[in-house]
Amino acid sequence: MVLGKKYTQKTEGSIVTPEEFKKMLDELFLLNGALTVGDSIPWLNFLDIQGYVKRMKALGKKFDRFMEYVLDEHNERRRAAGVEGFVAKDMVDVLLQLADDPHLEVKLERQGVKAFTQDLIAGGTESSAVTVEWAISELLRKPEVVKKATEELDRVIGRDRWVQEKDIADLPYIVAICKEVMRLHPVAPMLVPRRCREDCKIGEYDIPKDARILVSVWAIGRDPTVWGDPDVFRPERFIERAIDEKGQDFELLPFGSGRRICPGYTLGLKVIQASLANLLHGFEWGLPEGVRPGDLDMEEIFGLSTPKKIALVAVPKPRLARNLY
Ligand code: HEM
Repeated sequence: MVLGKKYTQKTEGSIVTPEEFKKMLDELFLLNGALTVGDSIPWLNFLDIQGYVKRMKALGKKFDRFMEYVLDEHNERRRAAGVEGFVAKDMVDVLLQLADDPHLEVKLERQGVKAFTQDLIAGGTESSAVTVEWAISELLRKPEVVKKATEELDRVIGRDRWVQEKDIADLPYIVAICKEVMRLHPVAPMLVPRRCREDCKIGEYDIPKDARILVSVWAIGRDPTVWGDPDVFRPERFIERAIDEKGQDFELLPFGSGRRICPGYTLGLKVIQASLANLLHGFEWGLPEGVRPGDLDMEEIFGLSTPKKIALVAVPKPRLARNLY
């Protein structure tokens, strides 16, 4: 949607391979969420004791090389088609057209197009992938939840087709599983930092103007004063109580809230719900031989996002008619 085609190819001469690109995204998330000594003791900033600034600069160069290539290619297509004949095909096309508009109140220059594009790729890929990986990991430890989910899928969808986006409204248990995964494994555990605009008091705390605020939705999701049995994976809690995940109910804020809420939340939710529903509908999931559900590593890497520390290895077995694969 953003770039219009796949730029990460395994072939030689490709600007970046899928593996390299995944590594770049992992590094981006790790560095964005890293706690640096200089954040707490600003005069130590220049020393870059942990080496994060150096790593950021190196990563910035890699992303810039990629973005330059993408923008050049898009501009070339625009030039070849001519101003009249050109039809925008993807988000980069639209952004480049906007960057050429001299009447915009806030100018969007090449640098802005690159930043916007990088933001959308980073925000739109890792988030959904991490959530679905956590979902399958949790479900491998909860066969009774998988049984209920597949009963729902068999009843509503049947075994002769895949789940479509429009089916999600009829799959309340799948929706509840997604909420339960996002409660325990919010993609951005501390959301995006905010700055306090005026002195205020929250609970017993005095928050001074300009203080940097981190909202730990990770801690809220596991708070025993808010949730019964907070450490237990139990999607039924969302069937028993209607709780919204789109910024309205403050006990569940996987997409944040307010004017800086995730702008991609409708797309993100659809991707998670539809891919999880199809992964459960189309496959019976198991662990590699010799691995028991209790052995599954559930440790997180705590950064801007919280991926699994050790990637999940799971074994799928088809459940639907052969001709559907
Ligand atoms: C499961 C999917 C997703 C989750 C859980 C998620 C979560 C979040 C969260 C928690 C924030 C910070 C909000 C805040 O601090 O209040 C955020 C910001 C953002 N997200 Fe998402 N997101 C997802 C999917 C997407 C998608 C698909 C896109 C783009 C296509 C996207 C683009 C962004 C951008 C650009 C921001 C920064 C917005 C700003 O700072 O104003 N996200 N996301």
